[in-house]
Amino acid sequence: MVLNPVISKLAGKLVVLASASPRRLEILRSAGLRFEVVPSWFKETLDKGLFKAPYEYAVETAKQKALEVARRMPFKHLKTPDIVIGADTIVTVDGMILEKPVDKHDAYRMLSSLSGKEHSVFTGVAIVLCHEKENEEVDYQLIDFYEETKVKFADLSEDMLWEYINSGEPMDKAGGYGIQALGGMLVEYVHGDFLNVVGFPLNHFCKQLDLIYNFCTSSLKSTSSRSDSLATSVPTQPPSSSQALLSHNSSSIPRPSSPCDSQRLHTQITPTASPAHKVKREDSESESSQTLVNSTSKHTDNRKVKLHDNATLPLVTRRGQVVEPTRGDLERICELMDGFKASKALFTASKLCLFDLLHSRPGLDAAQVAQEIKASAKGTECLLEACVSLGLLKSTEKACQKPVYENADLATDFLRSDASFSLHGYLQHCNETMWPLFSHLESAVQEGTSQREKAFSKHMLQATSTSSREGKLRFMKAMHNIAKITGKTIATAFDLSTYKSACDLGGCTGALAYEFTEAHPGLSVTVFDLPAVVELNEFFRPQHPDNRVSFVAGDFLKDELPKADLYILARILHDLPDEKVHILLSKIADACTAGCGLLLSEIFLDEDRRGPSRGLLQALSMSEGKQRSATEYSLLLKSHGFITAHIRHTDNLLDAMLCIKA
Ligand SMILES: O=c1[nH]cc([C@@H]2O[C@H](COP(=O)(O)OP(=O)(O)OP(=O)(O)O)[C@@H](O)[C@H]2O)c(=O)[nH]1
Repeated sequence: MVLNPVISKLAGKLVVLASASPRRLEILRSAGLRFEVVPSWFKETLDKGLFKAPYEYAVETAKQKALEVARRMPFKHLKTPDIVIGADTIVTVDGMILEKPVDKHDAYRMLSSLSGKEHSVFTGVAIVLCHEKENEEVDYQLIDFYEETKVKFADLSEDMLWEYINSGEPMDKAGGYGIQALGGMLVEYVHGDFLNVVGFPLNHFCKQLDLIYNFCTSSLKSTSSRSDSLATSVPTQPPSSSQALLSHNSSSIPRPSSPCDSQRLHTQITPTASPAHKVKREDSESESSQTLVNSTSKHTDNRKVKLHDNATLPLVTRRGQVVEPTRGDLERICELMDGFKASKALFTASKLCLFDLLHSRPGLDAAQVAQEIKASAKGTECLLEACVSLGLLKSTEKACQKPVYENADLATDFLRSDASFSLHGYLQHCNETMWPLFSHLESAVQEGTSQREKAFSKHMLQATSTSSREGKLRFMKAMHNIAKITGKTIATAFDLSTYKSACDLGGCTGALAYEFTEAHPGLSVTVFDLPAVVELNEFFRPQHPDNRVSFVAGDFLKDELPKADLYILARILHDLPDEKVHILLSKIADACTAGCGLLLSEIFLDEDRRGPSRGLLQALSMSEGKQRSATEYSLLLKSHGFITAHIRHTDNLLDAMLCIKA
C-alpha cells in the first residue's frame, strides 16, 4: 500500500536516504518507499550568517548532505544510486536558528526561548538525481525545496522544562523537542504539516516527485544524455513561475543561494568517473567471473538494476506470513557479522599509531604511510581503505594521482593519542585484553566463567595482568581515557554544593577527581587506590594539577577509608563479586555519618534488561561482577543504609546516582 501513487514511480530504482534520522526513515518507510539508508558525513557547520533567510540555510545543508552521499557511493559502496534524498530541520525563533542541542544547558536555552511563543519549523529537502553516463561519469541533477510549519508552545515552568530535558528526548531533535513524543505535551497548536516538524514534509515531497516524474522526465533524459560535462542551462520549464532555475557547480563551496523560493530545480552536471565499474572490471577474484563481467558488461548493469529491486531478496516466513526482508534487515545482519572486523581494523590502526601519523602529516599516500608505520604496502593500503569506509579517515584522489589520506573528525577527536578525549589507551586495552577474552566467548558462555587463563599464555597472562607494570599502565591508561570522557558529565550531574570533602574510591589516575574539583570550587577530593597505582600516577599528572586533589594509597577492601562527606564509586561495583561489593559498601556505610553522600557511576541497564548493548556485551567478559539496572543499584545501596536521592541517565558512557546515608 502506498500513500501516494507517485511513490510507486520509484520502484526498481536505487533510492538512498542520506540521513541518520530514525524519524525520516520511519516517515518514508510508512509511505511505502523502498530505500537504503546511507547517513551523510556532511558536517552541519555552514556559516548561518551568510544566508539571507533561515530556510536557505536548511536547504543548503540538506543539499550538501545529499550530494556528499551521492558522490561517495560510487567510490565507497561501488554502486551509483538513482536518487539520493537529504533533509535538514531547523527551528527559528526571535531571529535565531535552533538546531540540535549540544547538551542539557543548550536544550534549556532553546526550550526556554520557545516557551509561550509561536515559532517556525523549516525542513529543507534536497533530491539528487544521479545519471550514469556511458563513459562511466555520473551527472547529478538537484531539486530542492522547503516547508514551513508554525508551532506554538505553552508557557513552560522551570520544573516542566527540566523534567523534559532530563527525559533525554531533546538531545537529537531540532529546537530540543520531539513533537511526536513527550514534546507533544508542550505544544498548544500546529499550523501546517505536522510531519514537517517531525523531520520530513512527506506531502510536499510527493508533490515534488510528481513534478519530477510527470513534468520533467523529458528534461532528465536530455540532461543525462548530454556529453558536455559542465553544461549550465536547464533544458526544462520551471514547474511554476515562482521557481528559480539555477545552475550550480557541485564543487563550489557552499554559499548563500539566490532568493530561495520554496522549491527549486537545479541542473547540476558534475562528471565523476565511477569506480564501481572500474572495480568490477578489475575484479580478479576468479578468472571466470572476470571474464563474465568483462564480456557482458551490459549484464552487469542489468544485474545491478535487479539488485536494486527488493524482489531479488530471499523471502522469509514471519509469524506464518511470507515476507521480503528489507534491505535494512540485511544491512543490520551484515553489520553485526562484520562488526569484529571493523573493531580489529580500528585497534590495529590505533596500535600502529596511524591516526597520530596522519594528524602530524596529513596528505600521505599509502606507500608513504606504509614506510612510516613499517608495514607492507598491500596491508597498509587495505587498512587505509577500510578506515575510510568506516568513516575514520578521509581520502582525496586527484586526477591521475594516488589517493592521499587524512584523519576524519572522529579520528581527530578520539583516536589521536594526545587528543583531550583520546580513546587510544582504551583501544589498546580492548585489543590486548578484551579481544583475546572475547575470542573464547563460546567457552565463557558454556562455563559461565572468565576465560583469562585460556586466552593468555603464561607470559601473556603476566603482561596483561594488572600485576605487571606494563599491564597496570595499560589498564590505567584505559581507565584514564574513560574518566576524561565521562568526568565532566558525572561531576556536574548533581548539585554537590553541600559537600566539602570527597573520596574517589579506586580513583586511579585522578582524572575524575580533577573534574570534580573543577566543577565544584568548594570541594577537595582524595583519590584512594592501591599503592602500585598511586606510584604510577606521575605518568598522568595534569600540567597544572589542582592542589585540592590528593592521593592516598590503600586497599578499599582492607584498609580504613579516608574521611569524607561524599564517597565516589565510579566503574567499581560492576566488576566485583557480590561478597566484595558487600564488604566495600559496609566499609563506606561505616565511614559515613547521616547526610553523607555516595555518588555511584556505572552503566545502568534498562529496567527490562534489553539495553544498552554496551552494558550487556560487557557482561559477556564474565568478570566476577555483574551489570545492574538503576533500581538494582538502588536496592543494593539501600541494604547498606543509603537512600537514592537522584538518578541521571546521561548521554555519555556512564550514568550516575546520588544516594544519601539515612
Ligand atoms: O519535533 C521534532 N523535531 C525534530 C525532530 C528531529 O530532529 C532532527 C533534526 O536534525 P537534522 O535535520 O540535522 O537531522 P539529523 O537527525 O542530524 O539526521 P541527518 O543524518 O539527516 O543529518 C531530525 O532527526 C528530526 O527527525 C524530531 O524527531 N521531532
